[in-house]
Order: sequence, then structure tokens, then C-alpha cells
Amino acid sequence: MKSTGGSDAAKRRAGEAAADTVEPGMVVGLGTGSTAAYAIEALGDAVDDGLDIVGVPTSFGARQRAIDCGIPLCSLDEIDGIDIVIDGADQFVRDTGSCIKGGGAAHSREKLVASAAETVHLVVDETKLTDALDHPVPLEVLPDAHTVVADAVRSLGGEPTLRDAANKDGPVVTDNGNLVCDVDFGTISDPASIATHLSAVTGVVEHGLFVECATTVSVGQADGVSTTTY
Ligand SMILES: O=C[C@H](O)[C@H](O)[C@H](O)COP(=O)(O)O
Repeated sequence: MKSTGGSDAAKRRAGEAAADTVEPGMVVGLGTGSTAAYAIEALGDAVDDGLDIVGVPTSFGARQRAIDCGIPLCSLDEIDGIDIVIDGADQFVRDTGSCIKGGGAAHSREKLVASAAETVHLVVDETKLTDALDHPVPLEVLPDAHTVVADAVRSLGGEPTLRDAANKDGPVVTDNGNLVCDVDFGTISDPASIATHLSAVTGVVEHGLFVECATTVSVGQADGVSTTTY
């Protein structure tokens, strides 16, 4: 599992705090990344102890992790809705509940699962907090469209970079068979406006801006965890 910036202890605190809120009978969206992984592990332990839940994974990686942890799974088209999704973020604004996701190239399915969830519980360590979003925005892009999309995002004021794979010659390929383009907009003063413009670009499957998306956030710190509900 790829680990990002913050300490593992802080990520674990955030993940476990969110897992603690899950109740018997819930349908639980299972997020992607190193922080959400701690929530999946904690839920696996709870299932071992008799907690009755069904998980909906947001990526191939989350699915594999949930299988390893013994969490029963189903797909989105088999259920009426999701009670809670627990997921990470690459950058998060606590005042607004907005964030940027997709560092693990899973943001399209993550946004789909979040859109079906009653509660979106984000889990981050404190290094992810910011007053204004300025992390590059991941776009999942149809392979044939990446040059057209690059031109379109330049006209919106962004600087696109096709994401290269770490362990293969060539680009990252998503679980859906698409490419990822990371777009640097500098500081994003109006995330809703950028989100609307990105959604309108032909060839963009989904972007990683999640505007005022969180209903709850748990922020793991060196010495504890703080949870905010919106
Ligand atoms: O595509 C990946 C997801 O959006 C992750 O939730 C996000 O990148 C945060 O991952 P991590 O908890 O490993 O920093």
C-alpha cells in the first residue's frame, strides 16, 4: 500500500475513529488509500467480533483489502443506498468540508460511492489540512482524450501533467482503464466554479474536487483525533 505524508499513527487514529461509528446492519462504503485502509482493518476486526455489515469498495485495492479482512462485499447496483462511506483525502479544508482526492487514482469510484452515501466520513491526518486548496486536481481521462483535455484545462488556467506509473514504463492506468492527468491550478479560490468547468470538459470521466462533500471528518494527530460533523 502506498503511504503518503502523515504519520501512520495519526492515520490509524483517524481511520479507527471513523470505523467506531459504524453500526450493525449498515452498508459501508470502503475508501481507498493508506488512511482508509486503517478503517477497513478496524472494520475487519469488528466483523470478526460479530459486527454485521456489508462493504462497497471504491477500488480494486479497497476490495482486496476488505477480502483479506473478511468483510462481506457487494456492488453498488445490488443495494438501495449506502449508510456511510469512510474515505481519505489528499487535501482538506476543515471550514468548508471540501477536499481534493485521487492521489491513488480512485476518485471516480470514490465520488460515485460518496454520491450514494448518507454520511461521508473523511479520515485524514493533520498534514492534509489547509485553509485553501492548492493541491493538483486529478482528472480521470479517456485515453484517447488526454491531449484534448490538456488543452482544455490550460484554457481554464491549469497546468496539466499526465501521471506516470511508478513501477511500469508509461502512465498510470486506473481501475477503469483510463489515464490520470494532475492539473495544477495554484490556489483554488472558487472550488465550485473549477469543479463545474472540469465536469464540462469532454473526455474527463471525473475530477478529484469534492466540493463541500464531507458530512464528518476525523483528523488524526500525533496525540489524538478530533472529529467534526457538518
Ligand atoms: O485515489 C485515492 C484516494 O482519493 C485516497 O483516498 C487519497 O489519495 C488519500 O490517500 P492517503 O490516505 O493514502 O493519503
